[in-house]
Amino acid sequence: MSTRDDRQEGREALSSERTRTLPAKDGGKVRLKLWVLSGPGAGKGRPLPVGSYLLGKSADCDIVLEDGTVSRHHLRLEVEEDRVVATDLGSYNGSFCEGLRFSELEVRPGAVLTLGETRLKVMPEDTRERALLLSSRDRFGALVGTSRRMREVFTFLERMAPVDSDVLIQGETGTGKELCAEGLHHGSPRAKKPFVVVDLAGIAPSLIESELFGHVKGAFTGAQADRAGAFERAQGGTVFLDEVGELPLELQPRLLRVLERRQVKRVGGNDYRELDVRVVAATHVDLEAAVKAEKFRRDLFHRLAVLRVVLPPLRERPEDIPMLIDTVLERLGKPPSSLSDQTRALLVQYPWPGNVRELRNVVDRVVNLGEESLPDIDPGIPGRAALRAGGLDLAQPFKEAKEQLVEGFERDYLKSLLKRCEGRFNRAAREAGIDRVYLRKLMRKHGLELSDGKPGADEDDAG
Ligand SMILES: Nc1ncnc2c1ncn2[C@@H]1O[C@H](COP(=O)(O)OP(=O)(O)OP(=O)(O)O)[C@@H](O)[C@H]1O
Repeated sequence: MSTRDDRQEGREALSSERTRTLPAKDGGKVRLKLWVLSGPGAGKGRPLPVGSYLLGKSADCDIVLEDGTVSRHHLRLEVEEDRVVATDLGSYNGSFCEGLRFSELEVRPGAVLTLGETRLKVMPEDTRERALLLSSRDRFGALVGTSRRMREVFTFLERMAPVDSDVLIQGETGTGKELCAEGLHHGSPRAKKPFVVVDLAGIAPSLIESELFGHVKGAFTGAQADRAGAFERAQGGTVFLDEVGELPLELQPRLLRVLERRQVKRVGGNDYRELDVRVVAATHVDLEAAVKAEKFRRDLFHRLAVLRVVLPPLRERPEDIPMLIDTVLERLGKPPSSLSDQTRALLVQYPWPGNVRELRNVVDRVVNLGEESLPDIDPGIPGRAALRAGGLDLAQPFKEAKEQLVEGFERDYLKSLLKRCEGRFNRAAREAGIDRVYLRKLMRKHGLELSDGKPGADEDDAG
């Protein structure tokens, strides 16, 4: 997109892809900006002061859209103090707003206009939208979300994917960090090469080194053959280091070396092998705090966090819940009607400490076991189980009745969880979407132990 009058100013604004905060004009009128959301020139923006603008492919337009599907003189935008009017100039492919073709239209701020393959958005400059172009999409890879918070994240991710820099993804457990890493890989030129996941919380600390860097035969007891580590296996592709905060301090310099020199030496080996990998790391802990507490090296943190994205917890974006429920149902092969409106309403109100993973598990459970199995998910909002109260002594005081119900649910849930995860503690915590400390506490409360008698034994997950 280029302009006739202010081409120079426009070039500066467009190349930086940033906008300055401009003071509101006299009289408090809102300044507008035009953004290109998709099509050639996507991501570019330019100020839209009061005036008349001719948009089209022709070089004599005020705003030139270099899009073969746009007519030479496609649309006129009349920007007045208090309104914007768009008029289609008899274009070949037509002008559309929110899916409807128009010949003349008053454009409300935030509306998306589609001209050929180009989608344009008129927005006030002095909202947060000016600082960050919100993605018009409600998904990135397998991540979905309609909330403003997630669309901001999608904007970052869309820009990060094709860039080869390493990325750090932060977010509570179950917020979709792994899906995010997968999306970055699939959106990158490395998409056809391997995507190798290393879950550092799920591997016994003594095995992490060999898992990451590989080993040579005889390097340690049990090393019966040479083995490539995750970095070598991902050659040409992406390595996803999940829970990178769990990397033991003594191994951190080795990871730093890999990141800086793109070379790896197998445990017990002598030669360095050249690597061509992108590293995406994730953590649910506050790594800055870990740096302050000297549990995580500052230099490694800065090296990992070349690009950083934070996934917001689900409780801060409840508007995403309906779409997430539908996505989970679709992935389970169930129709949207599998959940009643009443159940959906309950699910939208719950704060979801285990985030999307917990939501997925509850939907899965309700769909397979019936709505009666809906746990009492909020003290203020009795679930179906509480309403049904099967087997409960309803003559008890409310508090006791509720405790009895919750305890029964916890016990059943833990038993089924541990069975499903074959007693693997870390996996169980991840599947349940709860913190390991909390899981350990719950297991103790219910006298449940892993097969080796030690709730929390990490070795079980090493394989
Ligand atoms: N925005 C989303 N859209 C669709 N599914 C999602 C989204 N976020 C998470 N999920 C689903 O929730 C589950 C957990 O996601 P994921 O494993 O990516 O989370 P995580 O942040 O990596 O968790 P952890 O920190 O425990 O490893 C998965 O089943 C995933 O498909």
